[in-house]
Amino acid sequence: MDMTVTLTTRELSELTPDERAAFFDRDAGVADARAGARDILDRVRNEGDVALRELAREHDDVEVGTINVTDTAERAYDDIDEAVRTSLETAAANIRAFHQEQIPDDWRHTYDEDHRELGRRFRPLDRVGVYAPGGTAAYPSSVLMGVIPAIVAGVEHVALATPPGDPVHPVTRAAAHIAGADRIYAVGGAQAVGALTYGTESIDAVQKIVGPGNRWVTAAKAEVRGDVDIDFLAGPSEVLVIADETATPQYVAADLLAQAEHDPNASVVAVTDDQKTGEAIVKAIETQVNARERSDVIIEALEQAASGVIVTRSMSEAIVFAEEYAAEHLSIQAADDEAILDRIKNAGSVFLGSHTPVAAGDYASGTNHVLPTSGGARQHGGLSVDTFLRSTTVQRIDEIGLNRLDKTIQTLATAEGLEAHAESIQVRTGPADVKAESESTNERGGDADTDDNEPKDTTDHGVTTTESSE
Ligand SMILES: NC(=O)c1ccc[n+]([C@@H]2O[C@H](COP(=O)([O-])OP(=O)(O)OC[C@H]3O[C@@H](n4cnc5c(N)ncnc54)[C@H](O)[C@@H]3O)[C@@H](O)[C@H]2O)c1
Ligand SMILES: N[C@H](CO)Cc1c[nH]c[nH+]1
Ligand SMILES: [Zn+2]
Repeated sequence: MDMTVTLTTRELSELTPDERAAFFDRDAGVADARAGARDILDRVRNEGDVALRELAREHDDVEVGTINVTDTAERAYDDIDEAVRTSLETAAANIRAFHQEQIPDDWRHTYDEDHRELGRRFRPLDRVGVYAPGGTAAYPSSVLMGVIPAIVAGVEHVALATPPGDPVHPVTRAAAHIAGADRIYAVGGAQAVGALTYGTESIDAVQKIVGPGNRWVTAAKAEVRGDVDIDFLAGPSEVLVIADETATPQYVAADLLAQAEHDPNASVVAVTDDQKTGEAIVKAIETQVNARERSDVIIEALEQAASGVIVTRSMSEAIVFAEEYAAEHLSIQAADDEAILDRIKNAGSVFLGSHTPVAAGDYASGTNHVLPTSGGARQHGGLSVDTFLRSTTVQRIDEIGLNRLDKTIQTLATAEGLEAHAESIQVRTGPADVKAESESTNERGGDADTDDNEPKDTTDHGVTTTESSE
């Protein structure tokens, strides 16, 4: 039976403050899932595998046998449909190529005529956990998006957790084999986040958990933040399309319905400066929605307070709305797309033009689809190679370089009342009456001359121009 969707365009200028807040402060039901997620995390922490099996029974309706299903991945790869295998491999190659360009080089630069050398080096984390969803749909694409950047970064142990299914979906296991995960655990939801954080008999704890999920997975990631590192909150999907009168309403509608089918808590918005385009988008949604297999989920998502077709008085107003919304996916289907992009800072991933559907990035163009939701794009980008690296600074200073910084360091250490810091310099540079001098400098409010039998700080207190070695 066809379901109806009650949708009309809404004028931005006529939204009440509460209606505006529903768009900008959206949380997709995550706050309400926090207490339930906390209970699940406690059970996993206290009871390990026993809790994982009980929770699979309660929330996935599955009797889990072996939790670690790693040794079934290669067989799944061999057995899946050939076209699916080829498509996974094409997508994996594109994702790998895009992420390989993100590997940063270690660097050293010299300063102070080569007397001070500073640098930065990048090393991968040792053990990470990737969550790939698998509740109401299978997500082998999320396996590729989470595992491949970790492998490209050089992470040695990459564990994958995904709902048990009955068994774990074979395409998901095949994707794990292609991407290079070295462990696959049949555990989903908040319990997967708990197991990767605290460890159980079957699951080793990791240093960092990444990946998307529904509101329980997202709530659990928010809860464990103090105990393990996470990427960011990548909850129920979102898209915001900026459309002008040149947009094709059927394309805009199709992009909204695609993201809406992920989750009843998904948020999908079109914002346009053209009333007629807005009305045509609403009509296209109504026409398309009942033809979609997951129309029930789509309709619930369309009815979220953070979803809708919004008409603005100008393109500037539409851009300001999009900035404040900070969507996971921002699609710009307008004549001046690059000019609009220039005015956007807050978006997880941007799709320019009518022939760049969000689904291209979801699967196969090569960019990452694990992206911040609920306004997280105001602070974060999406998953990348950087997510799996730690950076360390390195320095070497020679005797002349230290003498040049001597006065600056000792003066600042003295100003902070940290005498041992000053002494750790002076023990190397020899007594220079720096304290007495700096005190008299402070009193006079000017620079004191230094006793220059060694090259002291003659160069603006050690702040000199860079001589890059690159
Ligand atoms: N932001 C992103 O980057 C991104 C990317 C891909 C997918 N997603 C999102 O991932 C989600 C996938 O959702 P899904 O549900 O299909 O899979 P999922 O794996 O995220 O969630 C399934 C798990 O939820 C748990 N669960 C279900 N009902 C529960 C309840 N009442 N209480 C406690 N736990 C419960 C179960 O343990 C189950 O294993 C969607 O919201 C989709 O939009 C987001
Ligand atoms: N749109 C999702 C990110 O919000 C990613 C995805 C996976 N499969 C299909 N789509
Ligand atoms: Zn999608």
